[in-house]
Amino acid sequence: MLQVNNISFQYPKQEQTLENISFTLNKGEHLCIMGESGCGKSTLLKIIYGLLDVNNGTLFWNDEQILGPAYYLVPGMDFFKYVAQDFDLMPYTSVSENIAKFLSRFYPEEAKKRTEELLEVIEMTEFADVKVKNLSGGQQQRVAIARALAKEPELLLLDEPFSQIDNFKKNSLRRKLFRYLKEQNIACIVATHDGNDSLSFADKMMVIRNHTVIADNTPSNLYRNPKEKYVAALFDDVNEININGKEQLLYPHQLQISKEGSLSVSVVKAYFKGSHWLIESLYKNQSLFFTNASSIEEKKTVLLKVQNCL
Ligand SMILES: Nc1ncnc2c1ncn2[C@@H]1O[C@H](COP(=O)(O)OP(=O)(O)OP(=O)(O)O)[C@@H](O)[C@H]1O
Repeated sequence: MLQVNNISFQYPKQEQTLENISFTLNKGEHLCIMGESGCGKSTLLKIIYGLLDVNNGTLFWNDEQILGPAYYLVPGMDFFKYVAQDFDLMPYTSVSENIAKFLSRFYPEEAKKRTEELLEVIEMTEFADVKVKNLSGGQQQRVAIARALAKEPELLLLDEPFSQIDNFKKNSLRRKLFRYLKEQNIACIVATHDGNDSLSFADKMMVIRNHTVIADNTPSNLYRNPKEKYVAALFDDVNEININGKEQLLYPHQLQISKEGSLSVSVVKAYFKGSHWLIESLYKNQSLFFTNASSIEEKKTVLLKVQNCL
């Protein structure tokens, strides 16, 4: 189990980056860390991996304390793997060799089988013999993930793991990778901007703002009951409107056209989203977004009703 106890961290000559962060993570559990750019997600991953020394607090993996470069000549915990935003691959060797580098040379048959299994997880079997320098950014990102998995870490730390991967591949890769981690009981912490990384796959989610954790729950609870706009906005567009004197956070699909609606809005623009249209409208000089099955002409006035359909 990972235990993070009240840690604080500050880069030299910078303002506080992280303050009083505490959480636990069990074996095989999957946590998403979310928050705006610069809030400290990558810094937290680096601290957990042992690349930075905290100013206060302690971290443990089971009974072993996680310590940084002030204590270890070669920082980084052996039983963790960390995939940073720069992938640090060997450009002039093949995809297979990059993955197999961390596997034992004494058992070549096993290493070959394991490399093939991981190539399958990242959907790169046909690129096995291609030199890494000839791969796209997204392909290199996938190789970096496979390489981190080669030696079956107990905890995998992923920093924006799908940032360079196109939507077409992203969804199937997410499903394969997170299923594999669950099957192997490998704990995982993902730093991400993308609500889709957490909603369908994470057991827990932690939101960082202004150096500290402002929300910590399951992704579905945070989605259904966001305490502030910052949290809801990690998942989708969100409207903040005053209805009957009460401020409410509503996702666009919670507002629907209805003759009995009490919110009279004027349509500004319709955006095609494939399965539906996202309609931008004006309500008392405030932008309101709602969804509709079809497009609506600009300047048309319609009535909206709040649907409790989360
Ligand atoms: N090596 C460093 N030296 C000094 N300040 C740093 C260093 N690395 C990061 N910072 C600062 O610490 C803060 C947190 O950075 P960090 O990279 O952890 O954020 P992040 O949430 O991961 O951002 P992003 O989502 O853009 O990757 C930022 O203000 C950043 O400028």
